[in-house]
Amino acid sequence: MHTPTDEQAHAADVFRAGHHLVLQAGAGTGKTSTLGLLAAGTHRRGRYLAFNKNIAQDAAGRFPRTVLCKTAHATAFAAVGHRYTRRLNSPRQPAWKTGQALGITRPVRIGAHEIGPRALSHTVLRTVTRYCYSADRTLTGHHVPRLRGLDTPGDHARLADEVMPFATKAWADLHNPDQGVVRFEHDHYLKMWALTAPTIEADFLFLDEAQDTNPVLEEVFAAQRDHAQLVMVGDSAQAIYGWRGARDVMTGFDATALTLTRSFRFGPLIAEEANRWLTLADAPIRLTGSDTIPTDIGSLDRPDAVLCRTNIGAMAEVMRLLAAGHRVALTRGGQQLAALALAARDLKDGRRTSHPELVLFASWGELQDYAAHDPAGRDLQPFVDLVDTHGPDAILTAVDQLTDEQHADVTVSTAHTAKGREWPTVKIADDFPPPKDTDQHDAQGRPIPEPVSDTDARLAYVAVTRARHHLDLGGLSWINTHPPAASAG
Ligand SMILES: Nc1ncnc2c1ncn2[C@@H]1O[C@H](COP(=O)(O)OP(=O)(O)OP(=O)(O)O)[C@@H](O)[C@H]1O
Repeated sequence: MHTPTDEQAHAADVFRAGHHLVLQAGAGTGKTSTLGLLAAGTHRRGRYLAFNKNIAQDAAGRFPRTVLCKTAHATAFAAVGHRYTRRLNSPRQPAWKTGQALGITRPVRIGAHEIGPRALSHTVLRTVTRYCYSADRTLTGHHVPRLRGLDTPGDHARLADEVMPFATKAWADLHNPDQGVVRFEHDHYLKMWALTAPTIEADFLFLDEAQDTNPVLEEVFAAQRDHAQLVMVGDSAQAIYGWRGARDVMTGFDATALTLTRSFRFGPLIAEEANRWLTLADAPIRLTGSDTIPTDIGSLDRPDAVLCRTNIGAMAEVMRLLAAGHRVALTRGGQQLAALALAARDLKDGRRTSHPELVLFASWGELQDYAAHDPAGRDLQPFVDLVDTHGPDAILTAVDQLTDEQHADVTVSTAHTAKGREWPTVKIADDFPPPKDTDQHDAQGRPIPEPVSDTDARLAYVAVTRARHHLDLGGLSWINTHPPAASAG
């Protein structure tokens, strides 16, 4: 173990004193090392709830034996999920088949739209999933997701009326351990476990990546506070799943708040870049870099990774890099995009698509119109542009040409998927737009832009802190001339 920083040593002291803790740990500040330090200072029994299985395994090798390292799902599996083993590995089947088995056989008409059995079936399954992520005790209409094209409250309420009987039936179906028609998934037993108000037997609990904890797990964790010392560790400024809007789990948690701000990932120049976004995100921490790590900011011709805001931006970047003759990897592969491209092909050929996002559109023209003119569809514009520029087939071909990360010259990733990752050199892609101009002007007559939103600032913070040695600000360079940043600097 390295000599702990003052902040790390302080965290260990406060932990020893028995307080519940919320530890705001910036990118690269040694979260796991610090939790290890906390655990090493006591003989009490602990539990580490990890974000995923790999992190749990890695942590198990780094913590003393007194700490049991598991994911929340593994904990729920041991308590409840194991009863459903027979159903867990059942084959995948299209949602419409599941819908049919639940009794969804006829289309329904809502406003100007006809919702077919496929769309209805998807919506029923997504309703159950959204309930499973929530801390709610009962499944109700507000778990029904919004459907693109059904954007008025009245239409949505009508949809909820149609969906709820089937969603209730689906949730009941999932409770049969032997057989059923709905595919049983891991989030289903996690919810069932949470509904039993479980006690996690331990003297202290560590919750990692706490900022992105969904409400169902948050509730279980917080409910242990009377018998266990609770430690949340994470980085509010990296909260990018938005389970509960702007306030993340950590900010609202009742505990002694401590920080880890010395980053061992990069030098001071990247820490400065990170701090610009932390300021804009109104985050509770600012980072200090390590002087011993050489770091540079400036343009890069051959970055190890290119980070994009959206999946569509990532695909545009992949196509540009492939055309330039590079071997390209896309984190999480290209399946999602291939599915969208197939949907685009169907629509262009005059067929409806079963893609859950686009089921309500009868033609490509209708989708183009929605993306161009409907405020709810604006986020689809880059996808429409991508298809209109390259055609669905070129996108499908590009997906086929992707290689894995080990064999690639460059890895393209969304900033979301890059969470927890780091590369020596990173370039930010062009799809991080600056805030729009307001109709006000400064003394020189230049338009004053809107402030940077919290969400955009957090995502930019995640993106710039993936670099260890060299960062090319690329599509985020507008920050250099954005007025509040200029005056803060
Ligand atoms: N006090 C310290 N002095 C020097 N290096 C440290 C110290 N604490 C942690 N580190 C180093 O920082 C790096 C990151 O630490 P660690 O693996 O604990 O972080 P993590 O859990 O991956 O999360 P994150 O990097 O996001 O903080 C490691 O290389 C670790 O050795």
